[in-house]
Amino acid sequence: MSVAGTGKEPSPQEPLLDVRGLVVDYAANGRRVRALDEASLSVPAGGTVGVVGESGSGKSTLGAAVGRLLPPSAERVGGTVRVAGAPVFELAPATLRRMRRERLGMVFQDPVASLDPTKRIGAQLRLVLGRRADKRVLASHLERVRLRDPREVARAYPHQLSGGMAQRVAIAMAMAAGPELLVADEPTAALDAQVREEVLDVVFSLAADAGTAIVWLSHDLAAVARRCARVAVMYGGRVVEDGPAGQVLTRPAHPYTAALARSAPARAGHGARLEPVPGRPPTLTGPSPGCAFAPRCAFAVERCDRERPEPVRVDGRDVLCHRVGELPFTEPEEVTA
Ligand SMILES: Nc1ncnc2c1ncn2[C@@H]1O[C@H](COP(=O)(O)OP(=O)(O)OP(=O)(O)O)[C@@H](O)[C@H]1O
Repeated sequence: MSVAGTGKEPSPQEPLLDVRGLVVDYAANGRRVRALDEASLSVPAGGTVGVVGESGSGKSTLGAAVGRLLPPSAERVGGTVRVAGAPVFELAPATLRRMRRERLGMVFQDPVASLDPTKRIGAQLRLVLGRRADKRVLASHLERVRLRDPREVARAYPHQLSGGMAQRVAIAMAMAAGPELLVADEPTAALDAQVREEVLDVVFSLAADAGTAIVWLSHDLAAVARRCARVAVMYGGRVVEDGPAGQVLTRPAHPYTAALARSAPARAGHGARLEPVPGRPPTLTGPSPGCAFAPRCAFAVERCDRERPEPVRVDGRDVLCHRVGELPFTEPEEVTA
């Protein structure tokens, strides 16, 4: 969609993934939590988009909504999700299953949880590839994720694999059917640094070879910006800045992105919680009346508390900030290391 003031026409080509104004609530213990508060994201075929934000910003909810895999306590209150033009929340069950099987791959932080503990890896892979996949075909899929001894891995049960191996298996399964879109929800968060880089190499090179688009959900802005062409920054259930990765990282336009860039995890130390700015992210119970970041924002003015910002296009990005363009952010240091 063209954004006010830019005069740019929408691309005639339909995006592969188009999330618009998505609103999702969870109902827990008689309380409502608004996890997505009109989140929008669009991903072209073959594109790589990193979605970053603090814990609770809505990344996992957005990722799950792409496959209509929200838990029963979640309710889509509004908005749409389209994959290759198909409205995911309107599809009949059989069409939805086919869409997931043929177009979508998903990987999660805990690979063992996504594998069946009672079945050997080869048998699980065969469920994706079809019963006719012989040992050689199974091994070739496991080789593609750079697993050594693929035949032995095919004979193993999930609990016999290390975390890094299990994650490679989960990736092999997610990529086996040649999906058009891979949604990866922090799949490397539990891995040590070296294994993490190896797994990232595997995913991004497999996806590039297959023309698979990636939506990579992560806390780590700098790591995501190194791998993805575009970065979408989430806060309070909305995408607050969305643009080319290098620009978003080095010349953030939203005050929250600037804070996130300054607090690269490399500085926080392993396992540390990121605390980009004083205060905590909001837990919304309904629509945010203004900008959800305003209470923590050093640049907030009165308007920010009462008026919801709409996307403004600046410098190649879409930014949700009333003061965009006025704010002089210096280049964050050390984040590209
Ligand atoms: N099953 C659930 N029941 C109730 N509230 C939930 C549930 N899952 C998520 N939420 C709430 O929805 C909001 C968004 O959570 P979500 O997990 O999507 O964010 P996230 O950015 O992925 O966080 P994390 O990085 O910690 O996974 C948070 O306020 C969270 O507490």
